[in-house]
Amino acid sequence: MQQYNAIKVKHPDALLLFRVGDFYETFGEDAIKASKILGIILTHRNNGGDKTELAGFPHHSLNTYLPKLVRAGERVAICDQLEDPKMTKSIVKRGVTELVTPGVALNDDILTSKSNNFLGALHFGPRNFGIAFLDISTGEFLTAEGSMDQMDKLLQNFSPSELLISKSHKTEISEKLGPAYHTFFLEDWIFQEDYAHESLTQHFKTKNLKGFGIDHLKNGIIAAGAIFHYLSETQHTRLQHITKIQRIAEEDHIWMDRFTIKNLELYQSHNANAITLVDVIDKTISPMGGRLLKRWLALPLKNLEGIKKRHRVVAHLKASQDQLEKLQHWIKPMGDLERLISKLATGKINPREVIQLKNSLEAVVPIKQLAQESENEAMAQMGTQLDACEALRSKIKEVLKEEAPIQIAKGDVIAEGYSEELDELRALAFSSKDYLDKMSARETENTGITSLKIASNNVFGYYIEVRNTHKDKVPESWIRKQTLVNAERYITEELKEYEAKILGAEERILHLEQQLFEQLLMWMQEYIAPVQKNAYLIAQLDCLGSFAELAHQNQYVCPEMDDSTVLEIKEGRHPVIEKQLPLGESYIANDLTLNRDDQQIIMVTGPNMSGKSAILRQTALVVLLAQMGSFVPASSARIGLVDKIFTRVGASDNISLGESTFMVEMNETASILNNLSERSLVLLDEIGRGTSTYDGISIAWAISEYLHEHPSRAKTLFATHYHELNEMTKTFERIKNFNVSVKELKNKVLFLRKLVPGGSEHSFGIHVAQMAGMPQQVVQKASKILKKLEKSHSSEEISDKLQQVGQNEMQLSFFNLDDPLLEEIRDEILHLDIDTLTPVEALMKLNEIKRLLSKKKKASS
Ligand SMILES: Nc1ncnc2c1ncn2[C@@H]1O[C@H](COP(=O)(O)OP(=O)(O)OP(=O)(O)O)[C@@H](O)[C@H]1O
Repeated sequence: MQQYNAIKVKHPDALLLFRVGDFYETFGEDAIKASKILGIILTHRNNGGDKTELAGFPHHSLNTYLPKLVRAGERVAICDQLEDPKMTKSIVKRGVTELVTPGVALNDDILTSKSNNFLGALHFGPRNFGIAFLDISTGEFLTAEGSMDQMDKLLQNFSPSELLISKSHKTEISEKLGPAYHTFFLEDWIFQEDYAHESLTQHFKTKNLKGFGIDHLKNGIIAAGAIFHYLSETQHTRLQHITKIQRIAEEDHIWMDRFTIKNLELYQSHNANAITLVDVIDKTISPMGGRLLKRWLALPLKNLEGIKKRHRVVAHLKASQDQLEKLQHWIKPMGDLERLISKLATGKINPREVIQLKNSLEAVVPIKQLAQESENEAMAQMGTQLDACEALRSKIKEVLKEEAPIQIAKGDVIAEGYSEELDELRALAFSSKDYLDKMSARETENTGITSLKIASNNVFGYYIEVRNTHKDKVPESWIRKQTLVNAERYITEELKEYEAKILGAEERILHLEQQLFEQLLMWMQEYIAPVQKNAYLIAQLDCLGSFAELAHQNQYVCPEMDDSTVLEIKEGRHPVIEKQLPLGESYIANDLTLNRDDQQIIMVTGPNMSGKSAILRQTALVVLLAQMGSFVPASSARIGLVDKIFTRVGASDNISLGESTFMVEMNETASILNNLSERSLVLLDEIGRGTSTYDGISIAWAISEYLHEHPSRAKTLFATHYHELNEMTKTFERIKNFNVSVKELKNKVLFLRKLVPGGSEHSFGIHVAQMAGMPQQVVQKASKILKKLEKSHSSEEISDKLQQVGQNEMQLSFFNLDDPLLEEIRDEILHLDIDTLTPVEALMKLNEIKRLLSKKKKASS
């Protein structure tokens, strides 16, 4: 326990797995946690009078239990026995050999093949923030700098499994980010430029970081440095596969903030079982392709040529199905090239995986040929860049046996003919059967013992076994070793000598195989960079093939891209909803046009459940798919490059952050209005519904007016239940009304789901309540109240008022102006001539207004 305590003190934040003989044990608090997470039994033991909790599992089950602990967010320190217990008389030396944390994992059981596992670090700079992400299992290392909003968005995109932050920002970060990430706090001194710069240049063996284009990102470098520090703290020092650090060039990609990523349900949905966009569009067949597709979705392009280049490859592959099939045929069995090569770098690769790496590289040969011969220029270029790593493959073939086992200790790893010494030793070991057969025949003849058997076991080594019936025939020179019920076992001088020779050979074989395997791994290190490049090229081909497959299966078309600001979608569909409709129902496609000239803002009205949100989202998804390089679910689409997509959904629940839902809604909308650009696409879904009707209408109206008047003239879709907003089109020329049509039958509403010009009259909310099984009593009462309300407050009245305000542009709380006193005050102020007013006169005026107000107050009380 003394030894345990001394080690535990060094790793207070980690759950310590302490190797004791054949078990990994946990003690105290760790044991309580481990037993809960792993469902293993918690016991106690008396430790010098103190009761200590204890829970453990057999060492060979580490691969089963470790992932469970890490997935539960634990950092796990593995403490092993560092010497053979047989060789020491005192207590066995022990030490932590690896610290596995959620963000630093290489174990296949912890990782998900089609997702990256990023470790993130966030640095709070004096003016802005720096961020870095590393996936140690693939070697990808990225950094960026910017505002908290940008950091927030990147965190949402890369969703790191663990986030490093300096201790002094502990409270700040939980306020800013909420409980969404596993955070780990490092000492403040680690976040320093000099230290970071030195760690990075030392690792990359460069003088500075200019070559990576990140030299000017001081805060980003500090964050990256913190990641390197953490790696050494967690005993991860073999990092040759981290060959570069890349800047996340945000200006090259569509800007989507985290609300948009969430609202569009790109990779996550608020409902864990719901299908997301990535579930529908991901047809990749390799792990690295799957990971790249997610990256492309997070960072859609803004560069016209880049987008068109991807579209051209997709069109080519879609048109030549046989090429696509061949490509898929070769990529499929490839395995995870990127993670295999990382395992080589970190020293975790096993013989079977080296063979797998070789086989994967063999598949590069036909892919290279196919791509090179392609008529598509981009594909041909990728083909030229692919490196079939001829020398590497033939070396592996020469050194390893094709059926090499996973564990080197099992032997039979190195191929015959590679090492003369090994071949000789093997000959000796394998000839043993022959030799023993001969010896057995000879002894039978000499002694006349017919049931004589020569064999070996782990405890007694080689022996001759004689059944009791022949016991009296045993020569005197034989030495008895073991007595069984029906037989005796003996050893002879000759057998003893033979045993020494054989055992020596077997030990030597094992040692030699290990040595040769390690030499091979050393030799292979040079190929890390070329294999990584191959992995990236294959991932790209896989993604583009996936787009072609998607387009083929779902009738997607190639969008026409240009640098106009027009958006014209014909018969557009929602890629996810169309896949989820009940059998027999088909998705109703819709046309939609937005531009900056005459149709900048569309007010989409329509009853509940009619499909307003679907239209909004499908528009964003079509743009997003197009700009990530995919074809789109429509019959045709013309898309002028979009640089920002904003979506806001009214009164979305955000209770977990402890903010009022309406406050969140307003916050989110404010950030849109402050970041508009000419190429922005804005989708507002029932903004304003989180407050009283009058407040809501007023806010929705003011927001729409702002968008209309803003010089950016950002294209906007506004779904709303406030029919009053339909009046806006009279005053604002670029606002147009559309509604999602329904057909009213006797007692039923039929959803036609067609977007047609014009406003709509009713919401049919009560109808939806009825569909939902609300008691008849409630439905009838609601209908009565609705009729009354409609009589007393016609929506025209409200919109008339709104328009007046639009012209007057004086105050916001115009509804209170029904009060004659307030009207009087307003007129007084309007008639003031401030240019000629003296300060004393102004004060007197103010006093007069005050007097009027207090008179009113008295009267009302
Ligand atoms: N074009 C369409 N074709 C077929 N089904 C559709 C279509 N659009 C929407 N739907 C179906 O109707 C459901 C409701 O659509 P949606 O959420 O867009 O309605 P909404 O008008 O925004 O409703 P609410 O006003 O109540 O929020 C969707 O979940 C989908 O199943």
